[in-house]
Amino acid sequence: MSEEPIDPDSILEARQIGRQTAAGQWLIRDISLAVHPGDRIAIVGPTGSGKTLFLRSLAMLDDIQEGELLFHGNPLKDKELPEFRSQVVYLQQRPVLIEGTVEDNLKFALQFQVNQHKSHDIAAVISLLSTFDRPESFLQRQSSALSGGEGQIVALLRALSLSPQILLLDEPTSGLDPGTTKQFEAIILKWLSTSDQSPAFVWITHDHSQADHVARQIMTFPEGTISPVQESP
Ligand SMILES: Nc1ncnc2c1ncn2[C@@H]1O[C@H](COP(=O)(O)OP(=O)(O)OP(=O)(O)O)[C@@H](O)[C@H]1O
Repeated sequence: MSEEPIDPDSILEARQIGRQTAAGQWLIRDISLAVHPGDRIAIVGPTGSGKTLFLRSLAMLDDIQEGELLFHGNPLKDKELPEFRSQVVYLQQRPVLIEGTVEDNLKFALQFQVNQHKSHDIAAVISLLSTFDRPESFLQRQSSALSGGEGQIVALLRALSLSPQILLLDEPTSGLDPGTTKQFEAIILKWLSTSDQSPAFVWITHDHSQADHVARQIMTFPEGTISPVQESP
């Protein structure tokens, strides 16, 4: 276990995380990150350097073989997992939408008990649609009729409808054209500036200019070193 003091201000703290194969080979090791309210962290690094493995560990989607994860300073108990999942939301590269309309998708997660107190936030999410240049009638479009880019944006809005404290993004714009990529970035930046709970994101990207544009800190793999983004003059 790490001898570093626990960061009392972090929402989520990964301490010396290690992941290995079934044969015992280390894929990532000794990677640490503390995510605080308002943090904007980009993860960059070569293909195969372990970025996704680490992000999935942060999301508690996979077991870790070394290290620990703390949520508000404490290890997570099994019974706290539903609350964790509503506060720390992972958006995968190609998310799956449910059958039905865009609005059905936006409301989908809110039906679960752990999220029921969040229902009022749907209005805020719908207002983000304007950033996407779509009229309100877009809410009635069938998910099966959406383009790949539209589907990705709906998946983002669905994630935001949970008002997460932390959004974990795994190369969310890798399949999008430049225009839709800009809209995706604008939605996230607007969400950060309009939310009253100081949310944070951790965003894997291969695009260094995107990292500089959206983030304030850059984590570079495979070492997992963290540096501030230089403010442009
Ligand atoms: N379950 C697993 N068993 C064995 N090896 C794995 C497993 N999962 C991932 N790997 C390997 O671990 C390495 C890191 O994978 P990871 O997907 O985290 O890379 P990445 O940095 O996200 O790459 P990319 O930028 O291409 O998405 C890769 O070599 C991958 O093949």
